[in-house]
Amino acid sequence: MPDLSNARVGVIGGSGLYAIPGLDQAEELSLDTPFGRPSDVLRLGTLQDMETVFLARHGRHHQLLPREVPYQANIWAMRQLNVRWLISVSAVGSLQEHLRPRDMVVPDQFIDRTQQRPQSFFGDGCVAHVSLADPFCPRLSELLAEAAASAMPAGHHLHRGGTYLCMEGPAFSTRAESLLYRSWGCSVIGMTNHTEARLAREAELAYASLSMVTDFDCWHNDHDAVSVEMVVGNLKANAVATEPILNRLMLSLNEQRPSSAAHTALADALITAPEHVPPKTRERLNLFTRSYWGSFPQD
Ligand SMILES: CSC[C@H]1O[C@H](OP(=O)(O)O)[C@H](O)[C@@H]1O
Ligand SMILES: Nc1ncnc2[nH]cnc12
Repeated sequence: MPDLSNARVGVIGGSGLYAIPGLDQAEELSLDTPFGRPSDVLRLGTLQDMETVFLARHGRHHQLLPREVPYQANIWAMRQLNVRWLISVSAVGSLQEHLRPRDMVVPDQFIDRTQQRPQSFFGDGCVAHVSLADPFCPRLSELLAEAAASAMPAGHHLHRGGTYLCMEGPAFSTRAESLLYRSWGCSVIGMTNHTEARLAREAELAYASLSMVTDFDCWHNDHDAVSVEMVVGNLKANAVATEPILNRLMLSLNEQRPSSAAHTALADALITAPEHVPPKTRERLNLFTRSYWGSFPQD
């Protein structure tokens, strides 16, 4: 198990969350990575004494489509900054009657319908197959749900568990698709979290999502089909609720620093023997593989 005593928490803010006002003494870091530049600068500061790194997923002015988000660079940068717990704050549509706009969901499963995303950090002569059976870290999700339940303002409701359908976008779903996803038992729909969670697992980061419901997508007879206006209106209310929840979460994370199966996800996932990995690939993956294979090039 890695040493978590100095590990940081990462927060990736999605639609509507472009900064955390209370991030004390935030320092801005402009990083380059072997996988390109992250979505924006990374803001490094403390929340409740917990070292926290914030990144706006779509850029602070929301300039990146879901498929244009540099997911690999974002996750690599987080890991480089010793982030080992990663929280996504995201806007989602509801696929179930009981999940209402302004409710919050901490999902525990995914169905992936994306087509144009990076699948992996691996390839180019290095093969790894991580487990995604439980794509969200159960312990981190539990702490996030506890924080949300105790710190969310009145008028919001929390739902633990549920399946996040990750679609390609950027257009919202057709009604037939929305009804299909409902028939599959999905809870919420968004365009980002699966890609991020899959890469976070390969980077050995524990991942959890605070999914904030902004609309009923387009399946509900009594509600208009989702529009950006609807999403943004509900997001503003939801974004205000985020900071007290994150503050509460940081208190428990700082106290518990929970280990996660995700922190050793590569232990039994790497197939290619290091001596058969091309040097360029080995160097690019060094951040993730060095605890198993030693540093490359050697220090
Ligand atoms: C602005 S509505 C669609 C957009 O919002 C969600 O983004 P994020 O997950 O980053 O909060 C959804 O996934 C879409 O990208
Ligand atoms: N209905 C919806 N579909 C996909 N992504 C969303 N983000 C917020 N609402 C959404």
